Amino acid sequence: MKISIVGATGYTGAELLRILATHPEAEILYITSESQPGTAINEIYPHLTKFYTNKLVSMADLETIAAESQVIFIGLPHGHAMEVGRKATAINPKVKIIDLGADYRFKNHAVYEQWYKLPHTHKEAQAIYGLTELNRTKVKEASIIGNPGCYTTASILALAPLVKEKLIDVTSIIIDAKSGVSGAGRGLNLGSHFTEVFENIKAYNVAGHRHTPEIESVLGELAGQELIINFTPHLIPVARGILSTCYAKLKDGVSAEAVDEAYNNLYGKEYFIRLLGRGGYPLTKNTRGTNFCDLGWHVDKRTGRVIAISAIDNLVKGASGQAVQNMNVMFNIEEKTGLNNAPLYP
Ligand SMILES: NC(=O)C1=CN([C@@H]2O[C@H](COP(=O)(O)OP(=O)(O)OC[C@H]3O[C@@H](n4cnc5c(N)ncnc54)[C@H](OP(=O)(O)O)[C@@H]3O)[C@@H](O)[C@H]2O)C=CC1
Ligand SMILES: CC(=O)N[C@@H](CCC(=O)OP(=O)(O)O)C(=O)O
Repeated sequence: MKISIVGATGYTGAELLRILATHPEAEILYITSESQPGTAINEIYPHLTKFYTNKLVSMADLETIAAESQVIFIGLPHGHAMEVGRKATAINPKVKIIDLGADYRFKNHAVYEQWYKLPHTHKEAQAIYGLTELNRTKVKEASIIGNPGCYTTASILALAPLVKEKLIDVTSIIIDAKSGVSGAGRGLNLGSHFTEVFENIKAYNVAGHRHTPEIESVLGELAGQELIINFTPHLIPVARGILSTCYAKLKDGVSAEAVDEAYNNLYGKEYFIRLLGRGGYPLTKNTRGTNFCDLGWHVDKRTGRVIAISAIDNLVKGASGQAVQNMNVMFNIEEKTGLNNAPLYP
């Protein structure tokens, strides 16, 4: 598989390279950077030494990159990927695009434009939302994948069985999620300084985080009706990991056993979803460096609420791991290929 990565110097780009280093079908053709073209990737990321000596090229070489690649992963800030996708598919209509950012995640471009405050410039793209477990059949046929956000992957996976089986009042959903600092990317900013983050926990973008409409549109589609949610993200002092705690009111008469059944029905055969069952407590550490999503759920008879908890590694199942999972599905490669490592623990 001839693979290029546009935006390879970011955390998701580096994580793609780490995962693909042991993927038996992967051949890395081109990796790009606008700030450091000509530099070898292992100078920027010494942990990749012995795996790669590839030199970074600029996106100005897109003509060559698109013509020679079978798949291009894009790890750029939102707003930049749609231009790369538009140009690359014009150069080579056969090339598959997997964008790790938000540009291809929305069917309704007006929602993207409203939340991201940018005009969408590749509206004709037939992009597929790449939450693999929920969309595998469409991913298989896709040319362009909008890979889901990290918080959204964790939150949608936790809530999907309840919404799909119509067990909850979909107007009652509240999501409280926590992310490690790598979720903010490698760029420097005050909010992710060691002294600001260490021994600290903060909520941010309350009632306005851009993952809100992504979760709403995917869950709304599963529910067969429009819905709105409360989503509150928090920054916590770890490098990797997301824990998403999701609350919803159970409909009258829904038993705890019906909730168990909903999770088992949807995910019982899914390798990357590890069901810890009713009463289970997922830990971010148990998923570290892996493509697993650990899920546990609790039924609070006193309040009539169900509380679903999910844990993922934001850089793996929340980004680059799921992107490789989607690539495997698109190219008919066994889905676990390159992704079947055990977590690093403790
Ligand atoms: N970090 C995470 O956990 C997750 C991230 N994502 C999404 O994936 C994408 C990449 O994220 P991440 O790797 O964390 O980000 P980083 O900030 O770590 O890296 C960003 C990359 O984009 C390049 N870049 C930055 N600005 C520009 C620009 N103006 N023009 C062209 N290239 C630019 C940088 O390259 P250089 O400076 O070398 O030119 C770098 O390779 C984002 O859309 C992010 O939202 C999705 C899920 C999870
Ligand atoms: C900790 C942290 O800052 N996380 C990021 C989410 C990363 C992500 O998945 O963002 P995209 O939807 O842009 O791909 C944030 O809250 O903006």
